[in-house]
Amino acid sequence: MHLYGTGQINEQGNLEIGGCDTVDLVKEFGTPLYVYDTALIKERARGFKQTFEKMGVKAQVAYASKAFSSVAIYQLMDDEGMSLDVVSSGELFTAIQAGFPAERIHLHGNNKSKEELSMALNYGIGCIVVDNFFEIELLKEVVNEVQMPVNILIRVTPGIEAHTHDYILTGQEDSKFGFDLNNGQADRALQLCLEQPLITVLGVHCHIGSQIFETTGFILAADKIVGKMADWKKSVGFTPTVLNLGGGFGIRYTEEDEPLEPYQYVEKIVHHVQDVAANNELDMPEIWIEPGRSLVGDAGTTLYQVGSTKDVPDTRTYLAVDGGMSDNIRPALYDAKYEAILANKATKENTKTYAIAGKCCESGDMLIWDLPLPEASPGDILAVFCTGAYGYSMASNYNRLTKPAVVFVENGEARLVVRRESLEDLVKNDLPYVKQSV
Ligand SMILES: Cc1ncc(COP(=O)(O)O)c(C=O)c1O
Ligand SMILES: N[C@@H](CCCC[NH3+])C(=O)O
Repeated sequence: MHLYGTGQINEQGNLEIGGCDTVDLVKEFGTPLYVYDTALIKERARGFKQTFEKMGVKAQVAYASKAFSSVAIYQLMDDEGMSLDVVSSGELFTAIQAGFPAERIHLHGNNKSKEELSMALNYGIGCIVVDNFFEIELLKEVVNEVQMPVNILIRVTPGIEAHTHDYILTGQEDSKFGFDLNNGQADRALQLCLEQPLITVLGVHCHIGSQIFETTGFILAADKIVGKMADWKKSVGFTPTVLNLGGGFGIRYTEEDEPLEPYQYVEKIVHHVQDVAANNELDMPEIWIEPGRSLVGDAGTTLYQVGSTKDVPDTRTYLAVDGGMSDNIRPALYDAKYEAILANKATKENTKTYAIAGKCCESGDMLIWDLPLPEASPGDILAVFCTGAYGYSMASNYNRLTKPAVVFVENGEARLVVRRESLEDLVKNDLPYVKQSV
């Protein structure tokens, strides 16, 4: 059994996270329940941030909040001195409601609306990551209408796509994001932005993929972008001062995953950029990164209650829980793998293998196909580990299931940070059918 962060098995044989017995958490908050180990989130945030500080490199570590967006997580990240990556007016609004300083927020998106751009400007956002030519036109209109300056990064596709362990040089053809670095698009984008007096180009952004366990891809991307920066210095006399290498730092979901520690990713990337910048006679740029999953992923555990079982003789035993693809779409969407235990029988020997099913009306609503567990009974608590990233944020109301509650646990205290949706919440935006008169 692999436990994460403050996770441990207590004297009652129950799983404890942040000093809170998960059996008690279920009694207090119900199931399904997302439980976040905030000490682990802070450790990760500090791992990234302090490494830059120790290395004396100017940096911003922006939490990619698509991984888990809520008022409380934004406040925690603010407290840790993080910056924030948002991709929609919804994430931006949540951040502002949370009191997150607008100057440390970066707005992403491949199809930002004019309203989203105006909203960002009006809030005084720190930076907009410009993605395409249509957006440059919209942004020009908006800055001229409101007569406000804006800082931007130009998002490029450096032609490197990271597929978990291997790196494939793809050229640009297959990405909906950013300007191609190799076919003149990025140069044209830079030119258009430099012509605008209210637009300040801070630098260049790229994001090569997610759940990456090595630094090779980041290093290849940095090489290409720093090379381009050197070209721009010569050709247009402009040197960007920010290099944003995106997110994608991997975490351990199962024993097959072997991620690096935050400091290892940062040290390797920084040393390499220092070398290539020096080789290209450029000043060291500020390094920005955008970790999402690696800040919150393994800090999150979902607690479910076990319900029905079904035996398919000589094949498998299905064990159903009171959630499923509505609170964790990743197994159905990506065939993602998870580990889990019975939180109230954590010291019992595993004698069975169960297929963990959700309660949605889909045969594909399976959370884990082959899970070794002790003999399970209705009312047992299943704890699925590593659900902190892209769990709650991708949750849906499929089959009109209500979205679970979220609690933060630390030092024996549990704090509710997102209320469980109620049945009333489900119908609050519905309007009645009114028969049309003929
Ligand atoms: C632009 C950008 N930045 C950061 C991230 C965060 O990625 P991860 O959660 O893998 O760290 C993503 C998502 O993949 C992204 O698209
Ligand atoms: N949602 C994905 C990753 C996409 C990251 C956003 N660009 C996941 O659950 O792994």
